[in-house]
Amino acid sequence: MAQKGTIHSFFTPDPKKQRTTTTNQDETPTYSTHNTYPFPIRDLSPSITKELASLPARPGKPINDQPELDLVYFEPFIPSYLAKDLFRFLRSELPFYRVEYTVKRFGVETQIRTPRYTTVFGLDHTSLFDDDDPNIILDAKTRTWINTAEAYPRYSPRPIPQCLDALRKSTEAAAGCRFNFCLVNYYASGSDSISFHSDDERFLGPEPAIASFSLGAARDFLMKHKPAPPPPDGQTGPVFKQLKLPLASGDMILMKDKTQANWLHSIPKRAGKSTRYAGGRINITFRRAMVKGGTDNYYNYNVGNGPVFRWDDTAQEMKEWKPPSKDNPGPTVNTNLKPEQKEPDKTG
Ligand SMILES: O=C(O)CCC(=O)C(=O)O
Ligand SMILES: [Fe+2]
Repeated sequence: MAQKGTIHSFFTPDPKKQRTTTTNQDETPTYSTHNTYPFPIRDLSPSITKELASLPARPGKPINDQPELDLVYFEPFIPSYLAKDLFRFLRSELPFYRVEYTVKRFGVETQIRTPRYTTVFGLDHTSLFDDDDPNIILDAKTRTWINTAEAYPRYSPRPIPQCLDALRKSTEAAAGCRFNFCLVNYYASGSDSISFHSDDERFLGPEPAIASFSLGAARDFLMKHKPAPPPPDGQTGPVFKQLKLPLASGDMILMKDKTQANWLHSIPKRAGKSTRYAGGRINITFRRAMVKGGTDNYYNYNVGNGPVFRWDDTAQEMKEWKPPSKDNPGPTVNTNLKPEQKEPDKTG
């Protein structure tokens, strides 16, 4: 999937740094490409890829001192010099979306604008991308070609690009579980947030494991138990304490076993003047969707049908990204704009 490109190396050397992730300036960057990507997505350099494979930086600590709570907290998983570079790399290189959707509340259709940028890559357990041509999708059991337009009529699945797949592999080894989806949130400031929810959709199967990374600005991660049914007469029910984990760049929380079924989590807004929470934050979650409905759900709520946004380093903010045109030729790298279904070679 990697392809040679023409722009310069992303990382520039900083002589003050003791440890640096800078690679040889002569190293030609490579790109992950796919019919569904709005633009090629740059790969991590071989040296950073190798560093990711050697993580976690510290062993995880269990947090399981409350009923049905099962967390492993890696503080950090990615050391800070590497987390800083990875944050800047992913913010620049990934396509993002600001998804809008409608929900029915008290019988009234309400328009929701997701209060953060999102993006997603992956494919559920029933299907696979063909190793030789990831634009082709195979049935996971029979390894035969499936018609993507029929199997996934609303959104064409996108393979996890190399820059996130390297972290997925390292996370799988540390967590001892498999992931087929990678969701990324970008919180542009303390005004972006995610409200209390649990990732307990049926398409994840029972007791799903979810690995959740923080890069960039610090934010509080709150957890509270779901409302418990009232205890039988005369008995006292368990008392649950709310948790507040001040997540720093490079930290990872693995949520597992009964956690999603019983606990809610959120990243509340931090819109005050405090500089503690200032600046952008990236969250990456790795998950495992078991059925096709999971693929459709993830693309619907994290990609949608709106415009693509890309980080603008001059403006220091996300800007709507437009495909290159005659008037605006765009970058020199080859873009792959039209999502189209390719039929495999019948003889092959
Ligand atoms: O940003 C975070 O740390 C949490 C994100 C999250 O809960 C989600 O995407 O489901
Ligand atoms: Fe979540």
